[in-house]
Amino acid sequence: MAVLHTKAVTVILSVTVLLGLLYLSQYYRSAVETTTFSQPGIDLHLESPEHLKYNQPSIVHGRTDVVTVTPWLAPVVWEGTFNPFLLDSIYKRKNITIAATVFAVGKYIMFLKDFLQTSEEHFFVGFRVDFYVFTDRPNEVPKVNMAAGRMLTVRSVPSSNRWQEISARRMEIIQNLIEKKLQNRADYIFCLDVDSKFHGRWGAESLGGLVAVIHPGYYRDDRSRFPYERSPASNAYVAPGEGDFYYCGGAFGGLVEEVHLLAKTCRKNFEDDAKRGIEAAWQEESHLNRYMWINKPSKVLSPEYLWQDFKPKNPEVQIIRFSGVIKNYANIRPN
Ligand SMILES: CC(=O)N[C@H]1[C@@H](OP(=O)(O)OP(=O)(O)OC[C@H]2O[C@@H](n3ccc(=O)[nH]c3=O)[C@H](O)[C@@H]2O)O[C@H](CO)[C@H](O)[C@@H]1O
Ligand SMILES: [Mn+2]
Repeated sequence: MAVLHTKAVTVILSVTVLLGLLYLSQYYRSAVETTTFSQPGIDLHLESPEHLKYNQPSIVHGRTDVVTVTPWLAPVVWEGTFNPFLLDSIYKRKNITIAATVFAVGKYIMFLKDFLQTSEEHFFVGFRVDFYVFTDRPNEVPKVNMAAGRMLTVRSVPSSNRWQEISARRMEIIQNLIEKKLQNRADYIFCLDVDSKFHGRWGAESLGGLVAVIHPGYYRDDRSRFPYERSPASNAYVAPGEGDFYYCGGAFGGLVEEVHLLAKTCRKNFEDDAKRGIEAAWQEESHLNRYMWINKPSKVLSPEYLWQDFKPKNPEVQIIRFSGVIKNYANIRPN
């Protein structure tokens, strides 16, 4: 009887200890997960300096030629919908750091100088900005004078003989950058194509949880014409009659935490496809579009934020802020 009793006590004790350990490990894991990203809630509280003078806002006058809110009530950022001075005044107080990634692999290194130089003039001027340049030609990274508070880090990445691979691998590298370097070092991140230049302000109005840019090539089209991945076998599949907008692979961003989840998910889906011999129509852009359809962006940037130089300006586009340069694909791509 006493032996049985001792055994029962031992079993109960062991189970309790085990459950305790399990609880502690879960607690520790969630504690690690929730403390890895800096300034939680940074995006929610918008504190303005007292006595700031600016134009009175209106809810009856404003732009009528474009839609400025999505059906899930995310703002669509167009010129004339925001006050840059007010936004800067609010966001300057937050002491935020914005990271930006740009890839310049192989001959694409030739675009880096203009990209960086124009970013000094237009991209988050007056804010702390950390650029991360990924290249296989670190010696050819141009010297660009950067304002105080802005820095550039160069990281080596392998080349590839397929441009599709270079473009798509960005998700994996962005995921790793966030995990190994950016947690607690940056609040927001933008991931940008290098074959582009800034021509106008790109600032605090673009900040948000998950930020997508509407592709300039399709925004007036019916969604049946969007170049989504149309094969149900791919993880990037979007069925006809589904999807919201067609977003750019060449510019996206948001809170570091949100972009981490996006990059991790797109990378996994891309790699799962690859294992089955599938490559989505527009590589990581297709996976990004699928992701953004399910995980709605909390801020949507109009095509002002990624135009294409070869495209004539449409009347609703009052300013071009960032635009892809005209390039000769045969000359610069490895395949
Ligand atoms: C404006 C826009 O949304 N562009 C997207 C579009 O075509 P794009 O024609 O704009 O793609 P792209 O040739 O510019 O390649 C995307 C980016 O990958 C990098 N790169 C590419 C090739 C190379 O040899 N070296 C190199 O560094 C570079 O940063 C470049 O900007 O579709 C691609 C899908 O694959 C990407 O989603 C692009 O972001
Ligand atoms: Mn591009």
